[in-house]
Amino acid sequence: MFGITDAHAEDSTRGEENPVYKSKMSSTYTQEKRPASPGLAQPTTKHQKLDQKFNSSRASSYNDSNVHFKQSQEIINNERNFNYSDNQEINVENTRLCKSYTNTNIEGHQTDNIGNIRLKELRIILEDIKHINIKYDNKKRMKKLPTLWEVEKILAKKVVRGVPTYLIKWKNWNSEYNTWEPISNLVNCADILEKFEKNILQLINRFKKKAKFYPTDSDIEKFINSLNRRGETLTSLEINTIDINIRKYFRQRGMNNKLGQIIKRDILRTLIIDLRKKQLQSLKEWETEINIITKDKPIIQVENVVDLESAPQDFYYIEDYLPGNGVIIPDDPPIGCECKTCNSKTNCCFAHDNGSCPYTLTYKVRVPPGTPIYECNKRCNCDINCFNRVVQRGSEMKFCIFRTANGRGWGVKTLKSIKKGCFVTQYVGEVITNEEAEKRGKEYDAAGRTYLFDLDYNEIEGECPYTVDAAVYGNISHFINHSCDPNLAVYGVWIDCLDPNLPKLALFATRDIKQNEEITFDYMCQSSKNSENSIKQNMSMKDNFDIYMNIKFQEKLELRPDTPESDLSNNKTLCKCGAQNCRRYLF
Ligand SMILES: C[S@@+](CC[C@H](N)C(=O)[O-])C[C@H]1O[C@@H](n2cnc3c(N)ncnc32)[C@H](O)[C@@H]1O
Repeated sequence: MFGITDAHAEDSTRGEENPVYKSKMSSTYTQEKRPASPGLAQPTTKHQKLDQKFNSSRASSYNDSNVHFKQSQEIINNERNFNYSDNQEINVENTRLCKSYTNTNIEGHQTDNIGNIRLKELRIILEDIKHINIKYDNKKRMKKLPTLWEVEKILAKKVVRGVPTYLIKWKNWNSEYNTWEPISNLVNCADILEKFEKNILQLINRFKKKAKFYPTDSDIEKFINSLNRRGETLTSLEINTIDINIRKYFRQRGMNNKLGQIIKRDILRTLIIDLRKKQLQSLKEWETEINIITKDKPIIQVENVVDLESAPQDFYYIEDYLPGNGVIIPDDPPIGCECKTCNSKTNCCFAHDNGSCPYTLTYKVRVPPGTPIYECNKRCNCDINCFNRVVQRGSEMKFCIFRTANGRGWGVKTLKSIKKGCFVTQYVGEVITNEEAEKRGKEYDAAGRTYLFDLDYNEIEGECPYTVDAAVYGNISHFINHSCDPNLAVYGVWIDCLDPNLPKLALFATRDIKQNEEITFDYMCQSSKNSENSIKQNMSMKDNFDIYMNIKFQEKLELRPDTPESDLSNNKTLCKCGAQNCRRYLF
C-alpha cells in the first residue's frame, strides 16, 4: 500500500520517530514522503550491521568495542559526506557530539573507555546527529527525491478543483503529520480507498433514508441552474468532508436542519461531480473521434461548462455530402478551364456565361451572397493552390463546439479570428430526395427539431429535387445556430459536380469575426431569382438555366417550456440570438 507524494509540499523541518528503523524495508513500505524524514539518512542497513556488531560484543573487550566505534564514526562521516559535505557547521556539531558521547558514560561520568558505550547510547548519538542534519537539510537535493509512504488509514474526503482529495493517516507517523493527498498520489492502496468510498456511500444512504432525500434529475438540473447564484460553476464544484458532516448529523440525532441542508447540497454536488466526470470523458472521446476524421482540418474542440449534456449519441461526423437512397452525386465534370495560370482575367471556370471572379488572390470571397460560384475542378490544369479553389481546399479554422448558456443547445465559436470573406465551412449532410425530405420533415416536426436544408437553387414551381439532411450525418455546421445578425453567409458552390440542383453549400465570413465569437448564419437567408445578385449562368454541358438562390433552412418549430402561450399557439420558435435587429422568431 503506497502513497506517492510530492516532496515539494512537505515540511522539511521535522524530526520524528522513525518508521524506517525496521530491520528492513518491507515491500509494502513506502519511500519516504517528506524531505525531512529521518529515513532519508538511510540508516536501515547500516544500523543493522551496527546492531549485529554490538549484540555480538556486549561483553567483549575494549578493542572490539573500539572497532564498533570506529565503524559508527565511519557511518557518521559517510552520512555527513553523502548529504552535507559542504556544511561546516554541521560537521563541527557532529564532531562535538561524538566527542562528548565518547567521553561520557550513561551515568554521566567522564570516561575514556569507549568500550563502555552501549548500543542505546550509540543510537542516541546517531539520532542527535541525524536530527541536526535534518535541521540543516539541503532542501533542493531532497526535493528531487521521489518519496513513498505507507497509507495506514483514510480519514476524510473532499473534492478540490474537481480532484478527489483524501486525508491520510500515514503508518508509523503521528496524526499531526496527516496530510490531504490528491487521488493521483495514492497508488497501491485501492483496497483502502474502496473501503473508504464504500463507507461514505453507506453513510450517505443512511442519511438519505433518515432525511427521506432522494434527488431526481430535476433536482440536479435545478441545482445546476442555481450554481451561479451560489458563486459556483459546473467546473468549480467542490464538496466538503461530507462523511464528517453526516457523522456529526447522526451524533446530533438529525436535529440540525442547517447541517442537513449542507449535507443535501453536498450529496447533490457529489452526484454532479460523478456525472461530470463521465460527461467530460465522453466529450473528450468525441472530440478525439471528430479530429481523427477531420485530420485537424478544421481543428475542433468540445466544451460544456453549462450543463451535463454529453456527446450526441446519434450523430456521425462526415466531411462531405453523403448520397441518400436514390441519389447520385456525379463527380466527373464534363468541362474544366485551360488557363495557364488562372486569374481574374483568364477564361477560367468562373467566367462561363460572364460569371464574375468569385475570389481574391488571398482566397477570400469577393462576390455578394447569392452569387453562384464555380471553382476549378478535376478537369482543369491548375493545381490545388489555384486562387479559384477555395472550398475544395478545406477549412483551416479552429472551432469549439460549446454548450450555449441561454437554451440554444450546442453552438460553434471560432478559436481563431476570421477575416471577412474567408471560407469557414461547408454545410454537409445526407443528400436526400424531395419525397424522402417530406417524410423525414414530418418525423422531425414531431420531434421538434430538424436540420433540413433545401437545395432549391434551381427550383421549378416550388419543387426542389434535393435536400441536405444534417440531423444524423453532418459536420461542424450541424451545430451552427441561427442569428438575425449573422456573421456567415451561405453560397452555392459547384466544383466536380456541375448538376445545378446539387451545389455545395459553403459558409463564408461576412465580416471580421473575433476570436471566441460564436459563428452564426441566418436560417431564413434568401436571395431570390429577382434579386439583383442573381446571375444567369450558362455552363456548356447544360442548357441555359436560371440559377437563383433561395436557400431555405427548414428549421421546424421547437416548443419550449419558456415560450409564451401566444407563441405556442402560433406554432413559432422564439429566437434567442440576442441581436438588436432580432426578428423574434426563428420561423
Ligand atoms: C441546426 S440546430 C443548431 C445546433 C443546435 N443548437 C444543437 O444543439 O444541435 C438548430 C436548433 O438550434 C436551436 N437554435 C438555433 N439558433 C437559435 C436561436 N437563435 N434561438 C433559439 N434557438 C436556436 C434551435 O433549437 C434549433 O432547433
